[in-house]
Amino acid sequence: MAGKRKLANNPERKELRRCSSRVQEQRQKELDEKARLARERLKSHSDKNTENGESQEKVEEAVHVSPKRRSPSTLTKMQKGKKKGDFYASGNGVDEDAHHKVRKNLRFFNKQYLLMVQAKLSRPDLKGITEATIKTIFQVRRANAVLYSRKRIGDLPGIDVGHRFFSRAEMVAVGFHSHWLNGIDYMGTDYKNEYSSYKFPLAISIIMSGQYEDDLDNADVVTYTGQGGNNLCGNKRQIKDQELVRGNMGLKNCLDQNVPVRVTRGHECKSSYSKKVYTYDGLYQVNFVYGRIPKSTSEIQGLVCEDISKGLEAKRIPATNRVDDPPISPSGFTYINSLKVVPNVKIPKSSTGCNCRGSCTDAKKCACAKLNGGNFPYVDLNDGRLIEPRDVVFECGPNCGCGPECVNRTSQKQLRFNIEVFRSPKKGWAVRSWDFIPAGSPVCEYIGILRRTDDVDTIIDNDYIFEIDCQQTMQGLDGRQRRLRDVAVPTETKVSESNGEENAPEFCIDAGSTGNFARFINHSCEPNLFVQCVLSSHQDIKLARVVLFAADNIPPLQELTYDYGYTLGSVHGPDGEVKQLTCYCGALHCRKRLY
Ligand SMILES: C[S@@+](CC[C@H](N)C(=O)[O-])C[C@H]1O[C@@H](n2cnc3c(N)ncnc32)[C@H](O)[C@@H]1O
Repeated sequence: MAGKRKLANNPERKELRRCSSRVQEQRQKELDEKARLARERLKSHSDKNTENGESQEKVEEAVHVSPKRRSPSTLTKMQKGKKKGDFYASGNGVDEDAHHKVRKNLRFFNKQYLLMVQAKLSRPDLKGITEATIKTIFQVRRANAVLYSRKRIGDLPGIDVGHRFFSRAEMVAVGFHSHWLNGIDYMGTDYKNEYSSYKFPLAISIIMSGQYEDDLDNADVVTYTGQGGNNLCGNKRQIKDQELVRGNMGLKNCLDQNVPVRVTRGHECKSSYSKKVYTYDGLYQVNFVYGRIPKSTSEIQGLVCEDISKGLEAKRIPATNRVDDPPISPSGFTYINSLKVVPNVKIPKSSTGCNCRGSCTDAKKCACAKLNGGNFPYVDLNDGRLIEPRDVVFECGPNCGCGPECVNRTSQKQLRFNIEVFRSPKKGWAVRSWDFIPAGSPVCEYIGILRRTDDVDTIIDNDYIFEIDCQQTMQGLDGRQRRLRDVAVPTETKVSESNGEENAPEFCIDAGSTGNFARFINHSCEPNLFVQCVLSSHQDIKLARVVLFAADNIPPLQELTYDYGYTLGSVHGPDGEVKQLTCYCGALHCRKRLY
């Protein structure tokens, strides 16, 4: 991995209320109407039962789920032999190892999913994506890679209230909700041994898709229409009676026995990215832990600069400061959005490209795909996602026949996320996104002045120098782990044979006085971005572009970080003494020092 040899604070969560008052009024009217319909339905249902004097059999079940956390005593009383702790994970931020496992599990799923999409589809359409998703779920199950394969009641360790899933498939992969389509997930009698004192089936998780006519989502109370009888292919309206069996019975049993159910809401994320994400709201504690995304600059709190890029990026990049008094804004640098090269660095001539037209799709014919080991490193999904980190990615370049929209130019496209530079209490400036970033998406290239490393050796205090050490990664030098090994680097690619000192990075990117927003991205020992070397116009690995990609699905407002990769003890002061810098990333396995 490339890194800053010389040279996360927890995401800030805020309370939200999402809509403006006018929108809220309108929304409230709709909710009231839904509530009225649900009440009528409940009333007619209970009238019917009273009239007939029979137990509930064929009903359209609308279930009130109260999300208030019940008192421990009630729980203990209700659940003979079960302690209250049995149903709840140890709480936000406590079970960090479990968070780690969840992240690892989702990384595995995402990689399998992207590989599956690539194997199945050259131009993904909805049908193909659905097929790929289902196949990936089977694959993950077959590999016994579902993290919580045994169903459980209540919270799952490592998945906090407010957790955002990018898709339902992710929920299945981690074992949070084991049905890919059904809104209710429940336990059958095969779980009797674990929960012996209960009447089965028992629901464990519901998903509010927001698509059904009687579902009512009032933030602190939700009314959930049971499953079955909907016109699934059409307008989702109720066309048949539902039956009080399986999931519906499971939900009723939970309410009767006071057993918690996980509640997840499907949200359309109203960003330029507009995709559906799923937010786990918890049953007994609905708290909106994700921040409210400002609609205009006037809504941004602590705004100190409307756009640090001064119009150079496709989207404005505001800077905020709610730490200093009086608030300062980022200064002392000039924003640029493409590399500047000093005269004593010579960029090699552009290499010959592929002969494709439009977007490269046929890996057997595309010369650039061949450089990548016979396949494309990206999948044409969500504007291009990198399947996994590689030693080096060969993108299409100036001499290729394909157009600017080609998927194999993913990292060259303009900024696609709404980025904010914000002041953090201990690390100076930091960066986050207002949009959800899917794993494998490019976030930005590290931009600055391309220099010879020898020329910056004399600069003592420059925190913004990034050494291009792709070669070190490829050769596994300095204890670095090699990445994807099955890609033979083509002979045209310049990789020096030598080891050791003489193989130290020859070039670096200096963003001290001029650069893009990447210069504000801080280090974390457990980062959500990774560094990827990319070659697009030539094949000299020592002069590769340095691009930061999302390692995970990154929820809005989580600080963006990568691992600077310093070797401890490698930084010396002017007196020759080893310099140290304390790390404030806040990760469980933090190395405590940057260098
Ligand atoms: C490339 S700059 C990042 C942006 C910087 N925070 C700023 O205000 O411009 C690198 C410097 O940020 C600070 N920094 C980055 N990550 C840090 C961390 N995890 N803990 C402490 N300081 C950090 C250190 O001062 C480091 O030298």
